[in-house]
Amino acid sequence: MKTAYTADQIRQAEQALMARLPEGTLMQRAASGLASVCADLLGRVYASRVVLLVGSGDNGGDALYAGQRLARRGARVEAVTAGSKTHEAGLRALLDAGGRVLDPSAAGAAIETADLIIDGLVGIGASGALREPYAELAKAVAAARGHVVAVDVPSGVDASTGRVEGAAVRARVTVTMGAYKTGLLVDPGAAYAGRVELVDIGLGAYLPDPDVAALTGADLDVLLPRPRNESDKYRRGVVGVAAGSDLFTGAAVLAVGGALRGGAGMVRYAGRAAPVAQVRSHWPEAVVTQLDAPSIDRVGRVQAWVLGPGLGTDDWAHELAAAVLASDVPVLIDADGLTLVAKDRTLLRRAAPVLITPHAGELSRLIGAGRDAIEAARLDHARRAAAELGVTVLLKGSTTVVAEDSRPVRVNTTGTSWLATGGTGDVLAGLAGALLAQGLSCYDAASCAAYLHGVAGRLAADGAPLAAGDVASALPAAIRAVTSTNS
Ligand SMILES: NC(=O)C1=CN([C@@H]2O[C@H](COP(=O)(O)OP(=O)(O)OC[C@H]3O[C@@H](n4cnc5c(N)ncnc54)[C@H](O)[C@@H]3O)[C@@H](O)[C@H]2O)[C@@H](O)CC1
Ligand SMILES: Nc1ncnc2c1ncn2[C@@H]1O[C@H](COP(=O)(O)OP(=O)(O)O)[C@@H](O)[C@H]1O
Ligand SMILES: [K+]
Repeated sequence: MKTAYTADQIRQAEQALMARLPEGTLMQRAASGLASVCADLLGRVYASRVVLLVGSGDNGGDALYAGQRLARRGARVEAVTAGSKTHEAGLRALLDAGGRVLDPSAAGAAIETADLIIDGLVGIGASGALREPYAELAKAVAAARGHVVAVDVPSGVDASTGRVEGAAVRARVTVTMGAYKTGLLVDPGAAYAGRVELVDIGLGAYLPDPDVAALTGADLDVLLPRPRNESDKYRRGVVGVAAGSDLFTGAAVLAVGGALRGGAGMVRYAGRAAPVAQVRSHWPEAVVTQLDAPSIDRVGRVQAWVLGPGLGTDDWAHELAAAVLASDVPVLIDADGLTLVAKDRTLLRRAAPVLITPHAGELSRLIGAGRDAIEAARLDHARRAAAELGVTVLLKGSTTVVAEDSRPVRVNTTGTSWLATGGTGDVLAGLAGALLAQGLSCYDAASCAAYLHGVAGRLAADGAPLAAGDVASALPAAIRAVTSTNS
């Protein structure tokens, strides 16, 4: 599990650790790790041109001491001091090692042509949008031809949330000190951070419970259910899919496709005539019930339901949603199911668990917040929705996040923007529903599904456009990639 923390959490841990160490120790650890990543990027340090963007705080101090180390190895290091003050000892160290301070008027040209730029403008001490001259420098970095390395967090990215207001440095690599910051894992911040390298400065024992966590392949290997010798199709879990309508037959086909690849013992599909015909012809594996009335009485027992993709929002759909939600098993609500719930909150009054899987637009209807506000602060809104609605929330988008009251938000780091195409959400809903039916909690089912869906998206795209059906087809390969034993 990758864990990440807010700026306040990091600061408190740093203070506790610093109290036990000689002054300056942490900054030297940080600078040493930073210089070593920079040296690797440069390949040959000697005679390379390095520009340091130095703010007034300790983030600038890290950059100066890393500059000192590179200068000692023969790099030509120039510092742009942007703050009202500069870390004194760090600046002296740089100058003693042969580095120099650049006239601000020469900064733009130097940034453009340097082999490497180190962004030490602000780190966890930043507040609000970058002020001048920082903002101008961050913009100038966009023209850089060399490697851009951010110290701790890219300046302009809020370390605690990933929010970007105004100019921000777009880094190729972010070298982060002690622990991941939440803003490095959540878009838009994650997109600015590039590859994130963690430098161990000894903070581990001082860190509190994390703010957010990201599953790794090893976590999936532990969490994903496997069939055992005594398994049969019923014991492996049966998932019900209530999706599709005369207008949207494809959503039913894709949701059933995701469910069939998600490891349940059986998929039961229930719907109207048109989607029934499509599901039958695409998936002979599914057990299909054509519904003459909006009731699930004839469907047979399931351990979890997927409700909503392409279902429509008419009275019939509302009645079917009410019937599914009146069951005593976990229900995943997606797409039209969410529209129905937004109109009629009483549908959510149930004892068994609920997992909702909205994108920002669907969530905006549920909690009355603007779509843009949700995109800009995904964590806050997902947390708020989980608390207000009393459900588990998987908020889709460029960074998918899973929130449940009193748990760290799980952020998914495996996706690809190729997934931004119609129907991939239906596959995700089917997959997550299959994991629920196998007994995973909403929190684990949602985060495992997001992880596998992202990996499958990458495998299916491989640098080119994908269709949603390809994602379902790539799910077995995604599962194989994270599971060590496949008996
Ligand atoms: N505290 C520690 O023990 C360690 C800190 N380290 C480094 O120190 C950093 C934190 O240092 P600081 O607490 O000094 O804070 P920062 O260096 O992140 O920034 C604080 C300075 O930036 C200015 N500032 C804040 N917001 C601004 C904005 N929007 N526009 C322009 N200027 C702004 C403030 O006036 C202040 O002078 C970490 O990110 C990390 O890089 C590392 O050396 C590891 C050890
Ligand atoms: N920019 C992006 N980067 C990564 N994944 C994305 C991006 N945009 C969308 N996705 C993913 O693609 C899927 C789209 O689902 P959804 O919005 O429900 O579409 P649909 O209803 O057409 O299936 C989600 O899993 C979402 O997280
Ligand atoms: K920085």
